Amino acid sequence: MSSGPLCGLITMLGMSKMSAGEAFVTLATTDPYCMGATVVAKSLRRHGTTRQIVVMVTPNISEQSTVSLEKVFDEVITVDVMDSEDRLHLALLGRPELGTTFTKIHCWTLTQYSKCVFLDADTLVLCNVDELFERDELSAAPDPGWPDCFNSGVFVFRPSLQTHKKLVNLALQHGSFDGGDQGLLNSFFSSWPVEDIAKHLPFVYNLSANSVYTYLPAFKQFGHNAKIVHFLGPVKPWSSQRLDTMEEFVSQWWKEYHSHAVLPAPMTQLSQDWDKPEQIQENLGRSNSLLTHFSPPSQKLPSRSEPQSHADYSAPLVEHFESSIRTEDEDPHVGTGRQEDRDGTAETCTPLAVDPETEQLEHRRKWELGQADYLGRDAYENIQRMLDCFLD
Ligand SMILES: O=c1ccn([C@@H]2O[C@H](COP(=O)(O)OP(=O)(O)O[C@H]3O[C@H](CO)[C@@H](O)[C@H](O)[C@H]3O)[C@@H](O)[C@H]2O)c(=O)[nH]1
Ligand SMILES: [Mn+2]
Repeated sequence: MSSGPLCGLITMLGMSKMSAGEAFVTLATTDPYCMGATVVAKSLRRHGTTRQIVVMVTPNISEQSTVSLEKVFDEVITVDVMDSEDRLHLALLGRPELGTTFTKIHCWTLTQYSKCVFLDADTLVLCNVDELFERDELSAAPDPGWPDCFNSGVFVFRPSLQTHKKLVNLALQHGSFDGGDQGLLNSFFSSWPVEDIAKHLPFVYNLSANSVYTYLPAFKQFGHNAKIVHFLGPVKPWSSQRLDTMEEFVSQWWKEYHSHAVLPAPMTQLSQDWDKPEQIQENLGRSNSLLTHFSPPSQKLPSRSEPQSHADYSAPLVEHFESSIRTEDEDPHVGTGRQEDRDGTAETCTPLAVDPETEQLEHRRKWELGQADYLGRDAYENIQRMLDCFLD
């Protein structure tokens, strides 16, 4: 993204009023995870981050993925694969594929930055979260499974070769109690649960699907404040199996995946659509409204934006999505599907990337099955409004 003299100059100009030494960092060691990383970058840009956006990749990823990443990231940095090869603990965790997440700890080698926020490639940013840089190492949100451990999908850290070396040594000597980076990092930053409450990020910075299952009333109460969604667990938005929770977020993920990247702040001068602060602000303001459309987890109906086969990720599958999803991408304002009423006050949300007819049929079927969307479309206020219109 920052290649070429013009981009370099623009980036430098922009940096005078930004924090040059801070970056969001993610990781992708396979092509499917590159899809996730792309969404991390695009969603950060959409919400106007002033920080650099960096991805660490391993040498095995395809040329095509590298080219795609270069379009949306400021830096694509190749690192070596680091694998815990801890089959026993990973089997206990039920996630044999997570050994390579040890590669994540290479983020401490990015010493060109003074402070960073790591985001897993399976996260989706819903609003500007630059305030995370006000926190210190190691700040993270509790893990929903064991809240005395932090979840390593979102964390604030300070790059340091010394810390990196200590982490590698700990990994070599003791491994990780869960076979992945999260166990290792929790052993290293072991005072996290008791030491400093400022290092406990609010849960809305790392909202995971299984929390919706386990504590739906809390989600109803606080979910509209969500800032970062984490598709934690073996099923990802880009994989073929269905995610039964957070259907709207999965749609949002696909929408972001297919959208055109929003240019970084200083480069918006080059863009017709994104050059006015109020337009950016308008888009920022739209993000959280999506949550009002969350549907409870009992729904099992097929979603257009997900594959129905049980085959794993494959190129043809992606092609299928690309052709099946309506491309409203040309318009940067469609990101959240919000509609405006007659006096210009935005008041309702519509799910993303779903054509109205299909959506209406699905809605009707769900309603008839007793699966009303009480938090969104079928909320009391909306029904009241419809009745009022009808009676008028
Ligand atoms: O084959 C892989 C697997 C993982 N990753 C990266 O590592 C991250 C973690 O893997 P993920 O599948 O997202 O793990 P989670 O389902 O989120 O599981 C939990 O457990 C992992 C292992 O400890 C931690 O890394 C996670 O942060 C934690 O949320 C991903 O987001 C990617 O950035 C890859 O690049 N390639
Ligand atoms: Mn994750």
